[in-house]
Amino acid sequence: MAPRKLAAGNWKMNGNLAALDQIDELRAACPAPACDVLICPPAVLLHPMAARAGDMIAVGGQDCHANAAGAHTGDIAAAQLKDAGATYVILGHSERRADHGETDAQVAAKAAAAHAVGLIAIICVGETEAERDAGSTLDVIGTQLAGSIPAGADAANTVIAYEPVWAIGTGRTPTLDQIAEVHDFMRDRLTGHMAGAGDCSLLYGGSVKPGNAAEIFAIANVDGALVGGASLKAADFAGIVTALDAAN
Ligand SMILES: O=C[C@H](O)COP(=O)(O)O
Repeated sequence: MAPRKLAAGNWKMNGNLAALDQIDELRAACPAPACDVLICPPAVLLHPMAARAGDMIAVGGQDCHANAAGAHTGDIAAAQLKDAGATYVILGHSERRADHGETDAQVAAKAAAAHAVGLIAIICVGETEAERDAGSTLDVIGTQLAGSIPAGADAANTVIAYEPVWAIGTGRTPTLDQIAEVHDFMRDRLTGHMAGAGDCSLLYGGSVKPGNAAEIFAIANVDGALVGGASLKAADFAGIVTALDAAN
């Protein structure tokens, strides 16, 4: 087994029922992608999107609760995501870490809950600009990986996304060497944290566009992307899917 190539779109808190037309456009633009294609819409759109997406496009949640069920107003259980048609869930996105104070331990507990119902957890890590400027990027990533990956994680049930916080939605990206350094480090660090670490998909996220996707996908140990803004337009996301299909 080799790492699966994955183009993952995160719609964040964007979109409505009318926006599901983008799914039809994406299917038309990429009728037979070789890579896996995933869209993670707001939770209210999961079920209708799954019904529209067919077999070519997987759908996923953007968060789940660590508990299986119960009195947690406003939260969503992993089993409910699965029931709505999800096969993946994004966990520990920096926006959730910042907006909701999520810790590495909470991310690990959520990932364990996702695994328990058969969802693939996309666990996000990434440094702030201040941390990069301080030269502590790899320390931060190492700490987040060690704390956010639960026991039982393996290459089949877990994807890791490296998203520098300062590159998200800013149009700024790290240099190709900086991305390579972090991805090589993550591949190395995963050994010991999960079974089959060499086969775990490692995504880069942060201002990925059709224009820079090919050079990012050419980097060793970059197995795909977690895409925010460019996933909202089918034509842009299709360009990224096409670039991933063309990558070695
Ligand atoms: O989850 C996606 C990332 O936060 C990247 O967002 P962006 O592509 O808009 O920079």
